[in-house]
Amino acid sequence: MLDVQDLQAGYGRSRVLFGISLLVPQRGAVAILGRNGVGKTTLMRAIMGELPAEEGRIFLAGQEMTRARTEQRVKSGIAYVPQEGAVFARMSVRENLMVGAIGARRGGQGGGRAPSLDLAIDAFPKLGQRLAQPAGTLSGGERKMVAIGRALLGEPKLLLLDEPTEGVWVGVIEEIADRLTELATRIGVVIVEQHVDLALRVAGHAVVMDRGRVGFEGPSEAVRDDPRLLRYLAP
Ligand SMILES: Nc1ncnc2c1ncn2[C@@H]1O[C@H](COP(=O)(O)OP(=O)(O)OP(=O)(O)O)[C@@H](O)[C@H]1O
Repeated sequence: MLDVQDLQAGYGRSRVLFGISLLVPQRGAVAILGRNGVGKTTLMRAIMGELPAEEGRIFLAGQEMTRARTEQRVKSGIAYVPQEGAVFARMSVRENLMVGAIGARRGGQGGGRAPSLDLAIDAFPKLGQRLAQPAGTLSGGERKMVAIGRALLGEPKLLLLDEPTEGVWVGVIEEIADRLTELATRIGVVIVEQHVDLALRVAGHAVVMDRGRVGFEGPSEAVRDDPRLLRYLAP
């Protein structure tokens, strides 16, 4: 689904990614691990086209996207839920989800028809009971559900999630993890996570980043048992 080849990117003259290669299948999740500041968010932003690729190439479903604008990447089926998982605090949950619906219609995944909010509510039934509630009054976990649910309205083929469980109460983390595991049976998922155990449980494959490079990677079970994991995650 996604094929990132030797990607280099950064901010102005400061290079952050020094040649990242990453393969994400049509179905299945890949975890991106690594300590703070190694470039995980930068990688997500470069895949989305929010930052230009200085070197390397990005393919989505066989189509080259290296120089494509962000909207074009979204149209091709990528959705991105950034770390902040931003919701519009004064707008209701329904209105927040509708923003995704409008974006999806523009993006064209649904062939011009308005997508149903059910796509979000089926994934997170709790949202169905909160549709009229201002998003600013939701818990951290519910906000993440809104942000992920909104992305699902575009019927993405590939979902990029930056720390989907950050600031989420432990009881809700399991619920989000279960949804992501289920989603990954249908689409490609990239999950940046600080909760290593959870990420390795949701994802079949893991990439451990180290200062803008791939430190090591492999099937999640192998990565979990590899002594290098601790070294690459230690502060
Ligand atoms: N907008 C920006 N302008 C300049 N430098 C930036 C910018 N955003 C991030 N950086 C720098 O790029 C490097 C990688 O940051 P990035 O956020 O990608 O790391 P990360 O692995 O996602 O970290 P975290 O786990 O803390 O979110 C850091 O040194 C950071 O200071």
